[in-house]
Amino acid sequence: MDKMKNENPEIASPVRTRAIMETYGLNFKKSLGQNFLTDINILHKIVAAGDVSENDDVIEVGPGIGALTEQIAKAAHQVLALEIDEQLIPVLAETLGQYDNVTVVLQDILKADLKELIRNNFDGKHPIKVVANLPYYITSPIIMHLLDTKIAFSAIVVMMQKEVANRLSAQPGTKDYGALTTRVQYQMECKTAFIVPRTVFIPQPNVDSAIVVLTPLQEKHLEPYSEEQFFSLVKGCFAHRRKSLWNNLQGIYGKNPEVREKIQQVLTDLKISPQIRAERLSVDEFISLANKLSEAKIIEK
Ligand SMILES: C[S@@+](CC[C@H](N)C(=O)[O-])C[C@H]1O[C@@H](n2cnc3c(N)ncnc32)[C@H](O)[C@@H]1O
Repeated sequence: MDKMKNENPEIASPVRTRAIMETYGLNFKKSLGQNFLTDINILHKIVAAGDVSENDDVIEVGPGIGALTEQIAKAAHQVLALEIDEQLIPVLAETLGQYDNVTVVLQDILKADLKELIRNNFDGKHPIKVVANLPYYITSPIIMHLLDTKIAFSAIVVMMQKEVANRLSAQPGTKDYGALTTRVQYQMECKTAFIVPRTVFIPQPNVDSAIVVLTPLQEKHLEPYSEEQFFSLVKGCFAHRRKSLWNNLQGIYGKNPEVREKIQQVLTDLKISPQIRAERLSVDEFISLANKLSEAKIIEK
């Protein structure tokens, strides 16, 4: 039975969002980050920010009741939407029933084998993009999960809390630049496209949001000998943000005089002052530092 026949065909509006939830007897689940977008103009802007066209296959994380999915479906070739909340599956079957290019799967994104899902749902002939209004409580883990797959996404267009967006797109030497920035910018170019006010969501969150667009690197970075060691060096160097690089390095590698001397030599060779803070180092400088520390056998190759 079509419970929502004769309604506004666009899912996104405050009235329709409430009506859909009421019809199905559902509450917005705070624990799953369910803040649904209700502004059609913002949805159009998200799809435009991703330059989504009929040439693209798109993965959406967390379709909710399908407001963003609908706009992606109108623009893209195929859409695969992963939703963790099983109560939303019958809702999506109805709200998106008219779009034959959409597949919804009940799936926790953090446990998803994306390569397998892509093989089973896409034809392999179209570039793949990720477009999503992310659940705030797991924004960073989701981005890490996407990057860890090493799938060559042609764009990742994601909405997140404005403060996290600032960290992702920060430049070296700024207060927002940190381990997360370095980790993400190591793999992708990162730009904040636009800010989204909290007023366009139901229920309204306590923070404003921003759309971040990640695209493949224009220029490749240096290659770390070991990604794991590079990431853990970065993490260690930002462990105490207000301390100098030198102090943080001692925190990681200890105060053994021989080791200290070797680290000092590595920093001199790289023309990096030990007194600066880690936030001044570019991604390539961190990679050089990790590689030199490895050559000096401070970290294992
Ligand atoms: C911020 S809402 C976005 C809903 C919809 N896309 C919109 O823009 O209105 C986040 C969605 O992600 C879903 N979600 C939360 N955790 C998830 C996970 N681990 N895997 C997949 N979906 C998840 C929530 O149930 C919710 O539908």
